[in-house]
Amino acid sequence: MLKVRGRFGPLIGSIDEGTSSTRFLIFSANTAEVLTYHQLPITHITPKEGWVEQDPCVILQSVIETINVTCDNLKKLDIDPVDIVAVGITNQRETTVVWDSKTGKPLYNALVWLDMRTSTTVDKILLNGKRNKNFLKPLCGLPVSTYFSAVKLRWLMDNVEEVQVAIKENRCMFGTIDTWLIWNLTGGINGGLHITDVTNASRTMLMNIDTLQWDPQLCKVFGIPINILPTIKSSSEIYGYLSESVLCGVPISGCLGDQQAALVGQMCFHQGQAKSTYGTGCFLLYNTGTVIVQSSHGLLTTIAYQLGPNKPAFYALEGSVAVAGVAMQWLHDNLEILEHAKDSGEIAQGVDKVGEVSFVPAFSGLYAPYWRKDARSVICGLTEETKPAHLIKAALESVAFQTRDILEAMALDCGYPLSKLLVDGGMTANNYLMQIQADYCGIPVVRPLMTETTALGAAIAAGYASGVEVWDLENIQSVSSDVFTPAITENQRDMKYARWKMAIARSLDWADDNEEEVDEGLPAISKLEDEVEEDKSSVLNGLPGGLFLLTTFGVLIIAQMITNRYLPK
Ligand SMILES: Nc1ncnc2c1ncn2[C@@H]1O[C@H](COP(=O)(O)OP(=O)(O)O)[C@@H](O)[C@H]1O
Ligand SMILES: O=P(O)(O)OC[C@H](O)CO
Repeated sequence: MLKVRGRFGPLIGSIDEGTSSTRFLIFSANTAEVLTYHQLPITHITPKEGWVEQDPCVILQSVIETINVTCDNLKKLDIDPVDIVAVGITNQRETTVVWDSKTGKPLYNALVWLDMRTSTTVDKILLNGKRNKNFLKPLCGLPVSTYFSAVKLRWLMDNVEEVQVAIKENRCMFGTIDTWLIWNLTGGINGGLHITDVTNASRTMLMNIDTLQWDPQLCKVFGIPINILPTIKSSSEIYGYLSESVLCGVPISGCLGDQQAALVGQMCFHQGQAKSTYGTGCFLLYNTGTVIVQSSHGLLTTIAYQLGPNKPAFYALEGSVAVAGVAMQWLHDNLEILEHAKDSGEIAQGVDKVGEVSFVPAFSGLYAPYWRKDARSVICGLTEETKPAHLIKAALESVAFQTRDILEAMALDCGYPLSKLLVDGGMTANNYLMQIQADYCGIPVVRPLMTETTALGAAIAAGYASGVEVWDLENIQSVSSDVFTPAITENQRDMKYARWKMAIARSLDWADDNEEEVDEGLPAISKLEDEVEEDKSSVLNGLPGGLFLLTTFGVLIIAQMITNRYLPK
């Protein structure tokens, strides 16, 4: 075990690369408090409607800069950065990067998880509706959607000549943001590690959630060469050592997708515990222990964490909401009716009842539990009394209602409702949102005083692998919290939720997929349709259509039985 250093004990650094910003935070292992941090915003590049990109080099530079500035801040506090014994990484998931292993240069901008350009790729994989969108769920836990990395990678292979050539010449590397960062921070073209962790890998659609390995069957469906994929590691082990920034030589020993990191940071180590993180999007994860539970109500099955190479993987059911904080950004950037996101609560609180609207922010279609890429945003109930403040209020309400949608699905899958909701993330600073969340869901909302739980989760994983004794998981204590309790009647709650459901119904069937732009660029490397046709002879898909569906339903029913059998009532 590491001996206690300095007055704060060993320190752990945590890189938190979110969709909206990059942060580097320093935690004291003794107290789990944040000693200092630095944050830089990350720009979204939107070349076309529905396209969302980021520059991987900007992301990397922001990480290095936040590390360097944070270490300078530490020195100003009279703390020696030499006390940093380990670094953890947590990141926006699914966002897809391809780069050249010889030059280290990205072959294209990162395709951000919110990006919708792969709509036609999804249609091709689903044979224009002939396949059920859940046909790969038994293998990877995910529906076929624009959200996940495999379709984004497929689009890059079909449309970017540099990617095609690099694959042919065996110098193309694929990774999610964790992989891109670790490869660069551990040496890049001079021997950087090409790795990912199980939680990030479980968001690609290419990893088998049972074996925790890349699945040849899944790779075949998407036509993805397995040799461009990183090696899958656990979420907590010494992967390698930093060769960049002022922290050269410090081990990187923790890595988790940001939503899974928040689950760890909220200390949800037991089956039946759940948390919801409100950042750019909003993600509710429910720990199902070491049991794989397949949802029958639109939730994902994902890896929650694996805290060591020889430790068991824990699983989670996840409800993913694409638009949460990004709606605030839209009100600010596009409509120019909200100066600062932090003002939204106060504005909503003071709004007149007359002129109220419902707003479904389906900018990227709707994710869980609907999975409708044809949905688009709607504002319902506009009158001449409606003012900008009504829309700001409705945007906050949409986050609370989308979370209720997830809780409803979760209760159906698990057989019982959650008794409280643990929350974290940038948006939870908004007391108004937290109160309406409690009101609209009818359960207490519990917000830790230290809301940097995502970064804390990565720090816990890193400290655990580096032998920081005080972060032995058995000893870890939950942090103190604020609690928001429901303050409206059940009748009021149900009436409001019924309105929301009416608005949801109006948002569906809007984008006509046939009218969507066909992918531009170069012809496909290989014809996906042929591969999928050929694929029908495989173990998973070699059944006649009806039998295939029956098999899928059979698996779901068995999963439901397992759920009922193993999850606590
Ligand atoms: N007080 C607030 N009220 C409403 N939204 C907020 C507030 N503070 C931050 N946000 C929103 O939360 C998001 C940032 O949260 P954060 O957890 O840092 O996101 P990410 O991890 O996705 O980068 C932004 O979209 C911002 O608009
Ligand atoms: O940037 P966040 O915190 O909204 O997280 C993004 C998710 O990881 C996308 O799956």
